[in-house]
Amino acid sequence: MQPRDLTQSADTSLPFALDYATMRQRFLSAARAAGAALSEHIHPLHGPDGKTIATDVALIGQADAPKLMVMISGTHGVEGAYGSACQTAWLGQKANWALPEDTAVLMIHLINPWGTAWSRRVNEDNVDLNRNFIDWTAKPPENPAYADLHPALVVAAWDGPERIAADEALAELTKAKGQTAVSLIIEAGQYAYPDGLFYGGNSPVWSNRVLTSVLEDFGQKAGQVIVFDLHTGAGPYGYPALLSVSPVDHAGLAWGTEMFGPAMVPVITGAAATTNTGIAATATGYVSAFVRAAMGQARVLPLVMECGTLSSAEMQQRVVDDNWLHLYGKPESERGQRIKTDLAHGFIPQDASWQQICLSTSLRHFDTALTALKKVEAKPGSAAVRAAKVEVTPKGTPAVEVVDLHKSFGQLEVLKGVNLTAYPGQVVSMIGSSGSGKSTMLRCINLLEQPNSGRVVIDGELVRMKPHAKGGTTAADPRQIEHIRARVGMVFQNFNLWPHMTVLENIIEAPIHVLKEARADAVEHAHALLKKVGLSEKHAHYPGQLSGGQQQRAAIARTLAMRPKVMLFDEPTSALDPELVGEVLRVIRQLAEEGNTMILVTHEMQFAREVSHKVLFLHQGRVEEEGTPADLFGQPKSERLRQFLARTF
Ligand SMILES: Nc1ncnc2c1ncn2[C@@H]1O[C@H](COP(=O)(O)OP(=O)(O)OP(=O)(O)O)[C@@H](O)[C@H]1O
Repeated sequence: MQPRDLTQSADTSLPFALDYATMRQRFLSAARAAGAALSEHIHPLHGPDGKTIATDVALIGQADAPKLMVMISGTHGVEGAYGSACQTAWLGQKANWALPEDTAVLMIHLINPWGTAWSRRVNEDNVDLNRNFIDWTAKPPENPAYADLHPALVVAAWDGPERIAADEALAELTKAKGQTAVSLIIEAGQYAYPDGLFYGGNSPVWSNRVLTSVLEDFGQKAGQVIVFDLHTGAGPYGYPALLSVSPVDHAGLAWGTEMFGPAMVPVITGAAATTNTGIAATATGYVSAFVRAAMGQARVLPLVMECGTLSSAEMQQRVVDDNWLHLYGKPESERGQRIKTDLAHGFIPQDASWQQICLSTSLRHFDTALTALKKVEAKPGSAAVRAAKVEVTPKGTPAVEVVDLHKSFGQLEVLKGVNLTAYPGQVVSMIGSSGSGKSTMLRCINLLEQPNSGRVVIDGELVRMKPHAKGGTTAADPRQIEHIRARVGMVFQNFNLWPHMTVLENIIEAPIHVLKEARADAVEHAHALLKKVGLSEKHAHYPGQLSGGQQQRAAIARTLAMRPKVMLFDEPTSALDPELVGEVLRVIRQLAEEGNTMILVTHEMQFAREVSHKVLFLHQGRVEEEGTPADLFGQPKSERLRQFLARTF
């Protein structure tokens, strides 16, 4: 298929409408005909015609269905015509209206309605929504290479000497680095130039907040989720690609491969990652990463449909011109109109065969996904327990059970009868002032400290204790301690890596010597874990050659190498410089999403609130208050907890 003249005016006989009002009207009537439950999120600003704009949400099926397929359109505003047409066409197929009781489809129509209505790739704040879903509790990522490009990309003059100089500077940089490298730098996103390209913003934008609230409303009950984010403008013309974008390997990816085979291309993003798919593997803040985090209770397969149009250099030019128009030009002028049309037709070619192939390929992928989703057997326990995250009472054998634990150091009674239960897949956080006994509690679970009395049960196995000659207790059977320690992984504040061993050697040491794994297997597993924590390239480094954040991620990989039943984290970020905290929290969040059982001692309150199923507030060696994050942080009962939260938040 050859690109047609994309600058001709919109053709109304084509399947994709280009104006916001038509897209919305078609979508709403298809959704009503399909019997969908509709809700709308009105945007605070108007469209160019002065009319209301909104993100519409349509649900077919039950809101609490254990299986959910989600389709999101218009992340990059101007591309919304494609996703909207796909959603409308899917709703128009009567065969889709009757879903099995355990399956639902959620359509999020034009998540960036301002960008769609005003034909801009960005939102009302010049923010690229697909760079805005970063962890805003951490410092935004830096993209220093963008600083060199910015003055050549954002120029007040359309022509004349200033523009010529900027164009020459850009040509020089492109010659020196190559077009691909320049595109990658730009598309990686940046958080420092609000008037620049691929700007990720400085906080969650309106569309981010809407998507968050929609997934809070509809995405918390499902255990099996497939999400399509529908894009155009990257990759080869007329070859709609199916990608799964993620910063880490995860269970959803294997599920996607099972479903689509080689038709689905996984893209693992990271600082130095590359891909030949046309999308930026170095970017952060993708919707795909967010949907997994937002529905951490579920196995989530995030999918991106990417319908290529023009070359990346041509698309870049059209985006640069549109940015100029927005900042310095007159949209109603002839030049302004041409820039707008070029941008719109760059993202939505006015070419019937391009539109048809994008639509039919997408509908086919929706069918494949829905068929696979319907087939999934909800395994008793897995989805149910994990989907429960907070509200359902977990069942089965607890991974950890601590009953009436007492511990003294000399005269100092540090734990005064503490209880804790963590079920498989649960994240339990312990918060409290310094000295309240949190670390001691963890150390007793891992048997690094011998409790004076009480019971510790790991995965149903009672740790046998006997009275110590000097008082207190000691382990009755040292072999049992070794066996239990192998099942309870601990991540320490100060990483505790062996300084004389490389990262890889640190990771394989215990699996080889304690678990008796074959070296080749241990090495293979170690590489997979290093990939998971984003340290593939550091395997041969010594700890002293790594930053604190990297050392802690290596320490997490080392703990995971033992395939622990439960992981204990003892203030894993408190020895880190603030800018390194985020990278470690992201890894821990990922582990939480993957259903690892974890007990976490942390001073990162916002993080504890987000990832935990249960939170314990310790005060002077007792559990003063215990409950869901919503209860503990939202409605603290005890005055001490209220004061503690007031001091720490
Ligand atoms: N090995 C030890 N010998 C003597 N006292 C100890 C020992 N370990 C801990 N303590 C004391 O026990 C009390 C509780 O310490 P712990 O480290 O469990 O508290 P924490 O809640 O984790 O505090 P932080 O948040 O500061 O780490 C403190 O008063 C501490 O000094």
